Parts: sequence; C-alpha cells; structure tokens
Amino acid sequence: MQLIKKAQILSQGALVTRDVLVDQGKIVEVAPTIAPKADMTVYPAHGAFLTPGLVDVHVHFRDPGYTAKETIKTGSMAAAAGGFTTVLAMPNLNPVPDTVQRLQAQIQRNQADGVIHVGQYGAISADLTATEVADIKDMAAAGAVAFTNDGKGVQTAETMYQAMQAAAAVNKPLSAHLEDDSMLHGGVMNAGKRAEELGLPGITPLAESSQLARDLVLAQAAGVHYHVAHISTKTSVELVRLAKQAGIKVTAEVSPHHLLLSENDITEDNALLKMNPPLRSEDDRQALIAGLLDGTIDMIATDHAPHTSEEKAQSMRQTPFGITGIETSFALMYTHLVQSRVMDLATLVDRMLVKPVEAFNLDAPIEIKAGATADLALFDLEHQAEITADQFYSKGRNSPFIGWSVYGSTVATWVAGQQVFERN
Ligand SMILES: NC(=O)N[C@@H](CC(=O)O)C(=O)O
Ligand SMILES: [Zn+2]
Ligand SMILES: [Zn+2]
Repeated sequence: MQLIKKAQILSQGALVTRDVLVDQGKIVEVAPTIAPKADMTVYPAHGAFLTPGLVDVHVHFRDPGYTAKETIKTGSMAAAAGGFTTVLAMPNLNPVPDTVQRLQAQIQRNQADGVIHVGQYGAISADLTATEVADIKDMAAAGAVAFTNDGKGVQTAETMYQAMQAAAAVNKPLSAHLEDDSMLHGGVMNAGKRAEELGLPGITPLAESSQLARDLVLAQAAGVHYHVAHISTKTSVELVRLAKQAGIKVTAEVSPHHLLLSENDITEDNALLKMNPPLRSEDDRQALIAGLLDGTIDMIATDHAPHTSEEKAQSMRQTPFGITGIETSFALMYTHLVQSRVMDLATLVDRMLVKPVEAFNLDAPIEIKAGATADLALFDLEHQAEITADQFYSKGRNSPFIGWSVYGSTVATWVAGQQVFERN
C-alpha cells in the first residue's frame, strides 16, 4: 500500500489537504489524515496538487513509420512527464491504421510500449486520403476510440457524410482536421499582414472555417458526435457556438499554442512557430480563450507533433508542420490561465480531464475518491521552473516554449498505482 501524504486535491472547486491511500491499483481511502502503518510506503506530497491523471485526446507518437521523431515509448514517457495518464493517438502513421488488422496491431503496440494508457484513433479512409470510407464498423468493434484523418482534411462532403453515418452507427466520435486543400496555396503561416511582411505564403482562416460550416450541416443530418480538432479561428468558434445552440452534437479542442501565441509572435522565419493550423491573429486568439471559458470549446488538447531537429532546422517554407506540447501543457496552462486569473484551477482541470473523458467516453478516473483507479498526477504549483529541452522525454525538441518560466511542473505520475514518472 502507498500513502500519499499531504496532497492538495480539488473538492467542490476548492483545494483541500488530504492523505490518499492506494492499494492494488485503486484509491482505497481519502481523508484529512491517515496514520501510516507498517505495510504502507509513504510518499510525501508536501502540499503539491494531486489530480487524476490528465487526458489528451490529440497526440502524435509516430510509431511505426517515423520513429526518428518519436516512439510509443518516448511519447508515452513524455506524456507521463506532463502529468497525462491517458492519451489518444493519431493515425498518421506508416502503416496507417485504416483496416481492422492494422488497427489491432496498433492497439497491441500501444499497449505493449506505452507507459500510460494510449487509445487509438482509426482512419476515416485508406491512407488518410481515399475517398472511399474505411471499415469504421469493424474498427470500432476492434477497439478504435474514435475516427479521424488528422493530418489531412476530408476533402469531399460525400466521404465526410458517409464516415459520419458510419461513426454514428457505432456511437463513436469523429474528429475533424479542418483544411480545404483548394485554399492552401502552399501557405506556411496565417495569411495576413505579418505573412506579407515576412514574405511568406499565407493560409487563410477560411480553409478551416468553410469546411467546418460544411461539416456541421452534415453532422446534424448524420446525428454523429462531431469533434473539431485544433480549432483556431474566431469564425470557427462562432460556428461551434451556434451549432451547440442548434442542438448539434459537437465538441471542440484547442491547443495550448493557439491559446498562448498568435501570428504577432512570428517576428522572423522560425520553424518552431510553424504548425497546422497556423498561429492566427490576436483577435482569433482572444476568441479561442473566450470560447474555452464559456464552454463553446470543451477541452484543451496538445496536438503533440514531434519532428527531428534536422527537419526543424529548416526554413518555414520547408520544415514540416507541428510542435511538441505534451510535456509543457499543464504548466503553461496553469501559469497563463490560472495564475493570471483567466480561469480557476477547477475549470482548467475540467478542460484537461473531465471534458475529454466525458466527450470521448473514456474509462479514466475524474475524481480523487475511494474506489477510483489510481491514475494520478502530482503538480508543484508553488515554484517556478524554466522549460528546457534537455528535460524532455520526447525525442522532439521542437517547442517554441523552451526558455519560458512556468509554475506547475509535474512532480510524479502514477498509472494504476504504479509510479511511471518522478521529477529529478
Ligand atoms: N499539427 C501539425 O502541425 N502537425 C501534425 C498533423 C496535424 O495535427 O494536422 C503532425 O502530424 O505533425
Ligand atoms: Zn490536424
Ligand atoms: Zn494532430
């Protein structure tokens, strides 16, 4: 048995000090104080913040196919280091999990190599690009958590509509990477004044929001749970808000980088600021924060997208889209949303744990209470620490947040009572 001593936990929105006793993978007692006994090992939490492990519904672990960027092992260790105990992994792998057989193999790999729970998205269509819809029914039966072609937009309404109908029939969410290829024109950052100043080709926000408008109409007809991946524009937030009011089953995620950075932060050609969708305008950023606050945007997801240092040493014109995020997400969000009083801690935990679990119907604990699985994360809210690349477990070093000073670094992480991370 393990006794976590003097942790702060959330209870009805407020922090209270508690001792938490864990046995055989479960929390067995939570009390203001529990006397240690001979058969208990004591873990002193020193007043750090204990929560059920966080959940990230959007990560790229690159394995198989691109293991120079990341592996399931390194990606899941990075997730543990970020305080996450459940993540959902994207299917832009090689091979793509677009058949029952490939999906089953992927689920087995995730289980074998993951140090935390790694759920798997199945592809919407073969190789993420085919117009014919994949075998969503049987992939759902084989354990796909949800479906997406993330990395690519679904270009035709007919493919999207069929995929939505198939996902609705098996009661699984369909997550959309919104990107109309006909509007991209080789863009590498948000279209606008800043792109013009830098002489870089721009991506219009319409490439995202026009496809979202299409999809919301289709989602209403299909009755699917439709999820918007990495929402980035003000118009998209407005569309989701209207769709929710109209009773359409839609949820949305926003990434930490779209909440914290805008195109104004791109002052030179910088590969660490190239991701898809691109950093948008300050007006868009403010709309994302407002949407997250009022619940239009349900959750925060990192879109952890590791690439090699060689790939990210190039110009924005050549470097691949994507930045890492799973090791820095909580601390950045805690520092810039909670400490700066945009939202309270309970709301942040709602957006990084409760909403992801509820929306994706996951089997993960959302409360520190007796009987719950001991998937736990402990965060130090009191001390500041600098984000440095050499502390990363991810193979990816492509984070624009290196050098930022944050509160809320992870102290320890447990999965079913087993400790999988301890801060050095
Ligand atoms: N977000 C990104 O910029 N890149 C992602 C793909 C994606 O999420 O669309 C990747 O796989 O690298
Ligand atoms: Zn995407
Ligand atoms: Zn992604």
